[in-house]
Formats: sequence, C-alpha cells, structure tokens
Amino acid sequence: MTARLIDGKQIAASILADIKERIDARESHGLRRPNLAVILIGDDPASAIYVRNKTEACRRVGIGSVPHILKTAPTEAELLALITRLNEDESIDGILLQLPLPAPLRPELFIEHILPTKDVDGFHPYNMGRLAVRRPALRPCTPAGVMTLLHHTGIPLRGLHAVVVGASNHVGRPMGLELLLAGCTVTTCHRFTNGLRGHVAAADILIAAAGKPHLIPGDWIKEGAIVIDIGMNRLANGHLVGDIDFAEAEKRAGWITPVPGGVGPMTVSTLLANTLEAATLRSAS
Ligand SMILES: Nc1nc(=O)c2c([nH]1)NC[C@@H]1CN(c3ccc(C(=O)N[C@@H](CCC(=O)O)C(=O)O)cc3)C=[N+]21
Repeated sequence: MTARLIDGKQIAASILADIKERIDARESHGLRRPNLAVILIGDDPASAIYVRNKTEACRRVGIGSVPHILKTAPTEAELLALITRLNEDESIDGILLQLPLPAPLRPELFIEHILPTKDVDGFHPYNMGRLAVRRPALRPCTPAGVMTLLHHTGIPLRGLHAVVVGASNHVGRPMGLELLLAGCTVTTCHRFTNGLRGHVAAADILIAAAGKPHLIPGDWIKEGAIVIDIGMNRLANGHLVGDIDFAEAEKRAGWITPVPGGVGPMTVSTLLANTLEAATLRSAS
C-alpha cells in the first residue's frame, strides 16, 4: 500500500479563502474587520519567522494584526500590564502571546491573564477545561487543525483507536481531548511510557507530537493507519522533518501528512478562524 497524502497546505488555503469571504460579508454589514494582537518577546529567529507567517496570513484574509514586538524582555509586571491593556481594548479581538518566552518569564502566568474570550490560542485553562467537559469554546489551534485534517479523510472516527505520542500542555493533551470528543479510544504516550512500539502498532490513528526527529520508525505503523505528524524538527542541514520516518511510514499507512505542508499550515488557519470566531462573539454581545 502507498498512503494517500493529506494535503494540509491546500486544506488550510481553502479555510483561509472561507475566512476571507466571511470577513468580507461582515464588512458589507458594516462590521469592522477582526483584529489580532501579536506579542513577540526577544530575538528568537524561529519565533520571528512564525510571527511573520501569521501576520502575512492575517493580511491575506483581512484580519488586522497589531504587533507588539519587545526586543528586550519586559518585567512580569510590564507584560501583565500590556495584556491588561489589550484585554480592555474593544478593538482587539484576539491576543497571541508567541511562545516560548525567554527565561525567567513564566508562560502560564501570562496565558492565565489573557481574557478567555480573547485567547485565540485556546491555551487558557478555561478554554482547555471547556474542551475537557465537551463544551469547546476557543480550541487549541494545532489539535483543532488536526481534527480538520482527520475529517477531510472522510473516515468515521468513532471507535477508532487513536494513539497520541507526546503529552505537552499545548499540543498532546488537548489532542487527546479532541479525539475523545470525536469518539475515539485514546492512548497518550509520553517520556515515561514503556513499550512505545506496541502502542504505536495498535493505532488506527497515530498522532506524533514529541518533537524528536525520526522517533517513530515507519515499520512500527499498523497497515492502513491514519498517520499525522505534528513534529517539526529543524535539522543541522536546514531540512524540516517530523517525528515519523516518512519514507517508510508512507509504504504502510493508509493516509499520511507530510512535513512541511501538513499540520503546520492548519495551525495558522485555525488561529485565524479562532480570531474571526472571537470577533463574531464580541459583535453579537
Ligand atoms: N502562542 C503560540 N501559538 C502557536 O501556535 C505557536 C507558538 N506560540 N510558538 C511556536 C509554535 C510553532 N507553530 C507553528 C505554526 C505554523 C507552522 C507552519 O506553518 N509550518 C509550515 C512551514 C514551516 C517552515 O518551513 O519553517 C509547514 O509545516 O508546512 C509551524 C509552526 C505555532 N506555534
């Protein structure tokens, strides 16, 4: 078998086109365009590139991006004050605090200070909790983007065994909650898991989110499985690779996402969808 490719780049592009249409329709009803505040701290080159991509995607769909680029790290009090100001600013619909933050800034302190209704990353414990109790509000972007990719295969997800490799706060954990909500039987593997290979081999849906290049050899994968690679590892030669050995996995999987061009673009399109949703909820209240 050769796997069918799940083209995240193309699916994300069609979502962006849909968002643009909805924003144009809002404007024809006299509603202002949504605005996303983006806070970038420090000089991490990868973060700068991500923020540039998000800004460019905003421009394409008609979302205003309001950058707050802080070259030198603020104090905790200063960053809290900036977030308070953005929380209170009626023209701001979404607040994105680009992670990682330079030490010693503690991300959870600031994430919990963002108004849940403006938390377009879906990282606030309120939004994570809403997902946990099956009443999702703003959903974490990467897991929600993965669910969109899974729905695009057309395969009913209920009852499938989904195995998530990685249990991070922002990706692995909410990924498990999304899959549970979709009716999958969910296993979450992490750094203390024994017998990773056995878990991987049992997966109808395999989701790799560990951030370790080639953690999962292709010959571990069950024949016909749906394989989603969230890993994004920049090698010394500049190449971007996932957590799964793609060349081998492709021979066994039924469906597979590439890296790049798989999950990454979906994270961005979901962020913009969340920003539009936050704006819509604001103008309705
Ligand atoms: N508050 C916050 N929210 C985030 O969502 C967030 C964050 N901080 N910090 C960093 C990570 C990483 N992340 C990516 C998003 C898109 C691509 C993406 O579009 N990747 C493309 C190309 C990547 C390339 O070529 O470098 C692809 O996979 O095809 C990658 C990575 C969002 N993050």
